[in-house]
Amino acid sequence: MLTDVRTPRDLKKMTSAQLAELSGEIRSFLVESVSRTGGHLGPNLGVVELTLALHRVFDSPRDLILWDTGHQAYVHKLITGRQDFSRLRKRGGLSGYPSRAESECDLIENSHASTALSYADGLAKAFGVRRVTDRAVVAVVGDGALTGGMAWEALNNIAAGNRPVIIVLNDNGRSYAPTVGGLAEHLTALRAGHDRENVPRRGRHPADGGSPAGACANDRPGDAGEAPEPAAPGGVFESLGLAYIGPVDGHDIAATESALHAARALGRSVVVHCVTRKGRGYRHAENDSSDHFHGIGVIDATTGKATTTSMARTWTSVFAEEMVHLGAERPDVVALSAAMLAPVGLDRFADAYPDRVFDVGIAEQHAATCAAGLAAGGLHPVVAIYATFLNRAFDQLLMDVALHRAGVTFVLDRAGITGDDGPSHNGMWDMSVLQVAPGLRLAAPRDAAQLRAQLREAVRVSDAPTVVRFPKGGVGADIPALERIGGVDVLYRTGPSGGRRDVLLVSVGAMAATCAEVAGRLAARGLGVTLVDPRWVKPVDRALLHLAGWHDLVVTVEDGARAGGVGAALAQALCDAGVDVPCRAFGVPTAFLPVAGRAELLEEVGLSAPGLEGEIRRLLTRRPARDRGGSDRPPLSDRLVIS
Ligand SMILES: Cc1ncc(C[n+]2csc(CCOP(=O)(O)OP(=O)(O)O)c2C)c(N)n1
Ligand SMILES: CC(=O)[C@@H](O)[C@H](O)COP(=O)(O)O
Ligand SMILES: [Mg+2]
Repeated sequence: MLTDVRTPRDLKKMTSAQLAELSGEIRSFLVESVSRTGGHLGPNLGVVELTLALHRVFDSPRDLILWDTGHQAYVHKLITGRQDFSRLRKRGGLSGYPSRAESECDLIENSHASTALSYADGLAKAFGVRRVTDRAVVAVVGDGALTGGMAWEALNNIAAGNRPVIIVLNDNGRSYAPTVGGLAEHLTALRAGHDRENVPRRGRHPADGGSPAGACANDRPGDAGEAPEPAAPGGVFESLGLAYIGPVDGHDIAATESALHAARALGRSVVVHCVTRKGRGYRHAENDSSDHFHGIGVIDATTGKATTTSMARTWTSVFAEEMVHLGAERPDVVALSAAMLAPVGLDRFADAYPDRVFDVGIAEQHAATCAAGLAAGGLHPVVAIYATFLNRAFDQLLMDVALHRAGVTFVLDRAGITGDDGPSHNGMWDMSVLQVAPGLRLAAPRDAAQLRAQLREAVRVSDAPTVVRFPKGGVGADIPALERIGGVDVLYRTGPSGGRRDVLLVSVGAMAATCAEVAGRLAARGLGVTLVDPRWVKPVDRALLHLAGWHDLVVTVEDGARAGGVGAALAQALCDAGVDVPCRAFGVPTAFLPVAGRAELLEEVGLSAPGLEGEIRRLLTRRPARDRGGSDRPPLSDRLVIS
């Protein structure tokens, strides 16, 4: 049946029996395909019936169906003409998120959560201004995404707007883990309100085997606390002025369709509260206690087990381990996560110090300013988030942390190119945007030993924000230093000692392994190379300025935006110091990168060893003739002040 579905219109003539059969086929397809490619299996298994109901009631693309975060749009793709999932999240294959290039049924490509309601408010307003009255605006938002502040900014406006927005709340009680906070409790009460007779003792969300009438998603199993008072029907949503329909069993197509038809007929903004189960229909996902297979790698579909159990250390695991040690030594160190405790490696710290870890929900802005509060309260907070998600908390970092000289440490995992999660997931902007934060210190460790060391150095700073950033995935062998000059580690040098050398190769963070290979290649061609790792890339270390004066060319290599990045800051510092040496920064271009693997993209943007070697040799052939034997030390202004 699935292959016969070419467009959503093909759904409209199906009987309920056919729809049930189609749901089963889709689930089998998702399990078989996503277990081969990896991807967001759990979230998509949870929206099979909901998606079919949406596309039977509304006419996409005429009616707009928006997916918040977008990781749960696989079923939407299957029924809008995209059924080749063989290269999901790979170059040339389907993106793991909606993509306008793939279909006119897609709109939001940004995988950052909590944005769909703002898009919907804007679209509704636009239809109002243009007097468009025959196109529905529908936004699907998860309970997790609803913990994001932007969602409430949008709700505030939608409630006051005069054009209807249909908000489909996909409430599976989880982000990765059970969704936290007052909202999760409120949604439980709303679910409980659905069935007043047997409001359950504080049990678990249906996703975790609790009763369907609704139980507290984030209770520990067996917690026999007081049953939540059922909320007034509609709860906070009706209090805001929105209509409320539900809670509805989001796995019952007929019931969901009926709720959606009612919502459409209302002619005003409404929340349709659908209760679903992440991982529904695949027992390994449903029974998975950590995240219900939120995002998986390649697994054996029969056993649900990963097919490759790589024992290699990951950057995240090194951070996780060091945090536990720090927690023992520093009782003032606390940790914050934005609904990603395990993915960022704070789960072990949470197990060891449950009272010193705070999951704030998908709320990075709140995390940053809450951390400023924690610092003002005498603690040293470590905010662990993915680098790309720091973008939305930049003002809080700048004004609530840096302006107040608060000792907050931001640990940015997935920094640099991540690749398969698409353009909005690359952690490529942090080292550029953070350059303008006065007093902020930015570390980019090159290996596990430096991650441990620099994390410790960071949490020792109590009067300024510190940032430690590292990429996704495995971390290689430690790269020892020959010596340390100032704060700069010299990793490799060849060519005449005491005299000028051809190139100072400044490696930023995890690019050290690549740069070591480049240095070796250049040396093999008889070029004089000094390879250094500045460790703390902001502020610029004065030792770099001294070293630069002894080389014909300064090259910086960073897995981050080239524009305004570390290389740009170094070039500016050299210029300010009157050190006249040609500079070249290699980094990620100012572009949204296509979906592809990290290694593929690094090569494509010129950050692979062969590419770098070729470019550096080309630059050296263009250098002006110099007095190569002179021992003239470069003038170095002693007026140099580095912010
Ligand atoms: C701003 C932001 N922070 C964190 C994430 C990482 N993330 C992706 S999906 C997800 C959980 C989303 O939960 P929910 O909205 O309930 O959707 P579900 O997966 O349950 O369908 C998170 C935290 C993100 N995409 N955007
Ligand atoms: C949708 C989202 O933001 C996350 O689930 C992301 O896909 C996780 O990426 P990692 O696989 O790098 O943890
Ligand atoms: Mg959820």
